[in-house]
Amino acid sequence: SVKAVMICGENGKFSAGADIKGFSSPKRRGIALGPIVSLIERSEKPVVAAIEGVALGGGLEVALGCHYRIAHVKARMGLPEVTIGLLPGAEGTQRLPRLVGVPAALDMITTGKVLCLVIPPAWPKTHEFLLPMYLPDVDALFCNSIFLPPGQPLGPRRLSLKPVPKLPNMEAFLSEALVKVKKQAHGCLAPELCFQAVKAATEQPFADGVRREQELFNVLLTSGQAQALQYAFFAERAVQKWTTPSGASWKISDSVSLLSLGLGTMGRGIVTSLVKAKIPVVALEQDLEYLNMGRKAVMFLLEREAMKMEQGAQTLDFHNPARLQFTVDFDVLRDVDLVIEAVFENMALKKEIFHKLSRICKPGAFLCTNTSALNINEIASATSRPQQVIGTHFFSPAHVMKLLEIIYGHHTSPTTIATAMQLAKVLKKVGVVVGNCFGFAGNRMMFPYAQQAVFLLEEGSRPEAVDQVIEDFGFRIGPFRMSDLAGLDVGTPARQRHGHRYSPLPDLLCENGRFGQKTGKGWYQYEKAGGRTAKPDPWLHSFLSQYRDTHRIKTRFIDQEEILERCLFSLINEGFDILAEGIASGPEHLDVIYINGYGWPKHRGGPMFYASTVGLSRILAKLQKYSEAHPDVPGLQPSAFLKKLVAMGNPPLKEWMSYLSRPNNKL
Ligand SMILES: CCCCCCCC/C=C\C=C\CC(=O)SCCNC(=O)CCNC(=O)[C@H](O)C(C)(C)COP(=O)(O)OP(=O)(O)OC[C@H]1O[C@@H](n2cnc3c(N)ncnc32)[C@H](O)[C@@H]1OP(=O)(O)O
Repeated sequence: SVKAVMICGENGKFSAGADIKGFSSPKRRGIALGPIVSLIERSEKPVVAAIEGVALGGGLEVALGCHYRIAHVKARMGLPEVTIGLLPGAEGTQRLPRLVGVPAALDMITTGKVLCLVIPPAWPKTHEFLLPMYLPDVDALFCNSIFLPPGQPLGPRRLSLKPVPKLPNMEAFLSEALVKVKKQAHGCLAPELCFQAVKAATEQPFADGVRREQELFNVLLTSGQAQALQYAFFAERAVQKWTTPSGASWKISDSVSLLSLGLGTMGRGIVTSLVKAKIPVVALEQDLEYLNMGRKAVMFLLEREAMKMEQGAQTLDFHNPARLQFTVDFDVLRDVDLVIEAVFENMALKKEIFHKLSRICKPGAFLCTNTSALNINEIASATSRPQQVIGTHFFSPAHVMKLLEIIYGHHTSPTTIATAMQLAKVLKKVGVVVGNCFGFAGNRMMFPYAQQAVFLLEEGSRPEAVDQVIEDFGFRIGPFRMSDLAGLDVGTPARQRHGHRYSPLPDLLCENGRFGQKTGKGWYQYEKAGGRTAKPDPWLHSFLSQYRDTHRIKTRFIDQEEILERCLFSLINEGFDILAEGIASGPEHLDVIYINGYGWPKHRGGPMFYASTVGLSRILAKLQKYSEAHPDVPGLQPSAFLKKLVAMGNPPLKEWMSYLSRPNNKL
């Protein structure tokens, strides 16, 4: 008597797919979703997927097995398996190309992008996938009347029986697509295997394509990359839940007003991200000329952001003074709830400003400083409310980069920390709370890495060799290309002395007018000042040879292994010190910082996760070897905490913090 079956989700969501935690569970072994999807598709009774909220991964694959799909206008659909190191292994790589064509399917499956419905006015209301409707109206009656005209055979509704739509130039299209996929993957395996699975759909009958999909899925399921990406997925969510022992909280509501002080590069990005998050913001500058320059730049950024968004300009509403206001009048400070200061990295200037803020702002207002290294306690000491002062380290470009490093000082209150965490959340950033020290967590780990990169040049390597090794590892950009991009005159940590080995190379390059991309020359040469295409520079190579001769440094060949280990292991080593000092609450925090702020390849899980996969004993042995060869480089001397963990038998990462004798945070 059943006429039709409808599959829907609960609580406004169709399905987020498989339980990612369950992939490694022994209980899951042998359970496959593909045959169930096939079974649904073979049903003699029509099956309708009623999609609301999200339909992701295995959830969407179930929908693809149904004979009809209807979706709420606000539904979001995607096959994000690639982002957790997998491919859609429930026949999705074979059904989706049959439904939406190869180019669209490849794009969805190899990037994992989640699509919102875009309904072109000209599309017929009953088009596959794109039927806007109000879900509570979906009932048996609706299914019967809309989808099931009497006598309609189900055969044509079964995607597995459809051919993959042909392209006139399929072969050429696929080879171009593969080049693009590989270029964007930066060494991550899943996008390429996703590609191979979709390619199989274009070459083989459905059943053979499914077998190929399974083979490729099994390769990924057991890969270290999938484990790293799944670790990163949960680590990102866990660090954002970090709370102070008191569990304080604070809400940023629509009525809260924020002020951003300083409209340089960072201030412009910060204002843009506040407007994007629809938080009312006042942008304050010290003088009219800077204000006008800043306003122009912010408006340009916002116009660009709005163009990227559907109905962007109307939604952002940035011409509305209630949403965004520019001023040089410090009196506006009296009414704001939270200030983000983003002036130059200069302690005297910051202290002067914080003294002023403390005098003018209302007693409850929170004072945030955007700094990448300066001492939060010292800045707070210029105010009469150090408990409301906190560091908010944005990453450039601030309206794009996902990380917000949140730094508490001696006196910062739990409510202030909770407020900064809430700020990160409304800005759709990943907020990670760390303690106060020079460079905080992220930059402090970067110092030894950058230092090693320069020392390697002194000893015989070249910028392009070092960059290549780091980029092959999966970073988007190596240390020298990065230095040229940022400018050699911008805070290069390798120049600290403290009686230890020090390389003057970056300074010498600056003395030669080589500031990086902006001057068309740095560690590389560029086509022009401001150019972006880095080319190895013979001038630099002969400069390095002369430098080695002058300082009687014997040039030697440095292999890829040494380059990688000295750069990365010194960074990881610093991470262990940071954990031991209670600057970060756990290794996951450092990993999330590195993935979201420093371009660490996500498929390697972050530096501390990577260390756990390499093996702590190996890292220790290598650091011992390199520090014996370079006793004047403190960054290579193994951290006491690393030694302790090795002595304890190399425990798993989630147990590391239990081996610390002191509390793991300073609150
Ligand atoms: C009818 C379907 C049957 C499926 C049967 C499966 C049998 C196995 C066979 C097939 C295998 C299929 C492959 C897959 O499906 S792989 C999974 C693909 N899905 C995803 O990758 C989705 C990942 N999740 C997200 O993108 C987001 O979490 C989202 C669902 C969009 C929700 O975002 P948001 O609202 O911002 O909330 P959070 O991200 O903070 O998530 C809230 C909590 O939910 C946890 N979560 C989310 N998704 C999963 C998941 N797929 N598995 C396990 N846990 C998940 C997340 O960790 C948060 O948890 P907590 O609050 O504890 O931090």
